Amino acid sequence: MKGTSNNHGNAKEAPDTPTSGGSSDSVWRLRRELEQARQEIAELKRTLHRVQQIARLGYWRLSLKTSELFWSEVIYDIFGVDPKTFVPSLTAFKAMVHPEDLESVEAALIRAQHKNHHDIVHRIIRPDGEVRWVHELADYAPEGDEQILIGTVRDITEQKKLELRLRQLSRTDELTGLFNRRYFMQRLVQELARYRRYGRSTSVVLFDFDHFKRINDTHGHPAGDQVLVKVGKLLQERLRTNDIPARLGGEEFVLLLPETGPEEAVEVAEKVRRLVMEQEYTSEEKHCFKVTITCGVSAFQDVEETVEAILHRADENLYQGKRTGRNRVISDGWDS
Ligand SMILES: Nc1nc2c(ncn2[C@@H]2O[C@H](COP(=O)(O)OP(=O)(O)OP(=O)(O)O)[C@@H](O)[C@H]2O)c(=O)[nH]1
Repeated sequence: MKGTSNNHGNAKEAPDTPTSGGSSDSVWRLRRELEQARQEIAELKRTLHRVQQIARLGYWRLSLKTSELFWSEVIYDIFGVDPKTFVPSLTAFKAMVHPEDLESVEAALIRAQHKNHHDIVHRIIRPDGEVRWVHELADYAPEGDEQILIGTVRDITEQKKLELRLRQLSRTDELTGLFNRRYFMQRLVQELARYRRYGRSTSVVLFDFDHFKRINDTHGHPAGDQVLVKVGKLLQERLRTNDIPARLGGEEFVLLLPETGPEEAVEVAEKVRRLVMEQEYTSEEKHCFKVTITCGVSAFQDVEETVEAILHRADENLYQGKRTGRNRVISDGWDS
């Protein structure tokens, strides 16, 4: 037989060099296949890693029995930790979950054992202090007596920021930055439901500028706009944080005051009326001028209350304030 010499054990021979002969051939073929398989795996790993980087998506494997946690490279990147020094574990992961989201993350992990599925959006705080949003999706996969969760984590921070921005825009009045009519109406409905259930006092202060047409005519429309902007700022700065100031449209504003009875609401309206009156406004020609407002106050009265009725009463009171001289606060029985 030609070429029967067997080079097995020859250290100088390249691993891919074919040798002749039955068993040598198959060994060589096996080696070649093994090498090809290694290359394919390496290629797949590179592709998987690249795809995960592009999608900002990592994968993980958690043993619920031992709390052992495996992270793919991208997760270290998302969490802002160094794979050389950071050791992933359930405890280390939980320490990075935003404290406000920890309870729901823990509940979701417990639920996953019953539902076989884990799906949660939450925030993490990276060691550099940056808050990021992640979406975790996992399946519960029992392996013998091991309880395993295999899942993915996707960085959705940019999407979440956009979502929050859109939500903010959809509820904000463009000129003043206050809440808009739509958001105010939504909150009024919610507060009414809360009032019906828990009987918590809630009031509404509706106000409108006095002779605003004259302000526009005298000082120009931009100066009128500046008044609205300045008053919007005053409301944002000087009201309590859970009060809800909104611009209903034009020069009509409203305050939704949770946990506030009618007498206290009149005090709030008085405070706003004084603040607006004491403020100086400047036209484009640098002329200083003052403005006043008239307020109509109403409060939730009974379980039969409706949003239309409370707004109607506030509007009636405001109208009465205009009729009786402006620059005043009128409420259902507590006038000033
Ligand atoms: N600059 C400015 N003016 C506005 C805006 N929205 C409404 N106005 C003006 O506000 C004025 C409101 O006029 P009226 O409804 O007659 O009320 P008023 O002049 O304030 O008089 P009273 O409410 O009776 O005291 C109109 O001239 C509107 O053009 C706005 O966004 N910017």
